[in-house]
Amino acid sequence: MALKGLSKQQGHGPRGKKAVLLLNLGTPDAPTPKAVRRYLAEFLSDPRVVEIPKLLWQLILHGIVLRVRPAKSAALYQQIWTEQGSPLMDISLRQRDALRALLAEQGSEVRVELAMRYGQPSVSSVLQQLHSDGVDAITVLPLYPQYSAPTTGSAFDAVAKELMGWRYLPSLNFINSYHDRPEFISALAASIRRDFEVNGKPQKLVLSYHGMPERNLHLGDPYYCLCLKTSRLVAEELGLQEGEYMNTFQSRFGKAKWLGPYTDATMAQLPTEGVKDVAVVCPAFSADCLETLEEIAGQNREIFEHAGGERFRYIPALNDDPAHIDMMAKLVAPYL
Ligand SMILES: C=CC1=C(C)c2cc3[nH]c(cc4nc(cc5[nH]c(cc1n2)c(C)c5CCC(=O)O)C(CCC(=O)O)=C4C)c(C)c3C=C
Ligand SMILES: [Fe+2]
Ligand SMILES: [Fe+2]
Repeated sequence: MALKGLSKQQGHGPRGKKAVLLLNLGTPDAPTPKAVRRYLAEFLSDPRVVEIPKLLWQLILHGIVLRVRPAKSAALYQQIWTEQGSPLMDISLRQRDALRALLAEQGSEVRVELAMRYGQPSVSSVLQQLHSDGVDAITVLPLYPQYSAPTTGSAFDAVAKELMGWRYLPSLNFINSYHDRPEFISALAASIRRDFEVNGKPQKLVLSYHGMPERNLHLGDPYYCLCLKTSRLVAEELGLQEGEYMNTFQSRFGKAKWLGPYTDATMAQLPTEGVKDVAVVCPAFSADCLETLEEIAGQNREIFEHAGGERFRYIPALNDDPAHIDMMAKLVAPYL
């Protein structure tokens, strides 16, 4: 059997160049039902993302989900779309450019590329390009601070799936989590502190993480525990006492029980308990996206205010904050 995806160059063996591959989730090409459908079809067909028997899920996915959700999601994407396109893509490209510039400034000759797990630029196209350019040592940095199987695990699958057919394999490093790395915690704490300096300390800081079915936790996924650890370390660095902050989980999908407490239910509840001034930060997102800009800064703000909340502010993701880019450089430094 012929090996898959072999270009002529793949026979040439080592040529000593190194690369860093930043990986994120991906986003639709356009805020239209058609483009969102294409994106969701790829995303939601990933067995790491939806863990129910394949045949049953394919029936539900194609019979219901992909008929209804693309139009609804496209309307939400339209609310956050800018002249630069999807915020997740725009910010990811800026992160790549900033890391390139920083590593070059530090005297490193390493290549820095961006790939997306779903959609473009695909993991396989970027890996093939690196190979044909003579790169034979790759450090993969999935931009998910807390390891989870649906995100980090799936990013690894995409890399492994492409490399499976290669005759000559590059050296590989894979950074699986950075939820408790001091550089990550201090970048996050500094961005929260900046908000507190401008807007005052809120009654409560809500750390809202992307959710996951609770079942995954019981099956051994460490994500929930890693999220709580990030929060504890950030709270320690900010000197917050218990009661001054809390963890919630957002972006539920489907009818199963997900990790809780749910962010939206919490936003409806807090004002009834006398908490009328909150700041929300989303430490599972390395870049702002639909789930932060529309769901948190949009929907959850409305829920909070509707329930009697008076001050709501969303603290942006670390995006291309220099401390964030510096953290990335430190994470990959041992491998360059
Ligand atoms: C269906 C199950 C899902 C799991 C499990 C899940 C986990 C998970 N996701 C992120 C980060 C992001 N998710 C984003 C969007 C998004 N997520 C799901 C579903 C699951 N995510 C869907 C269906 C969507 C698409 C949007 C929609 O139709 O509602 C995004 C934003 C993408 C964008 O284009 O802006 C990010 C980022 C994490 C960290 C995570 C961890 C458990
Ligand atoms: Fe998600
Ligand atoms: Fe959402």
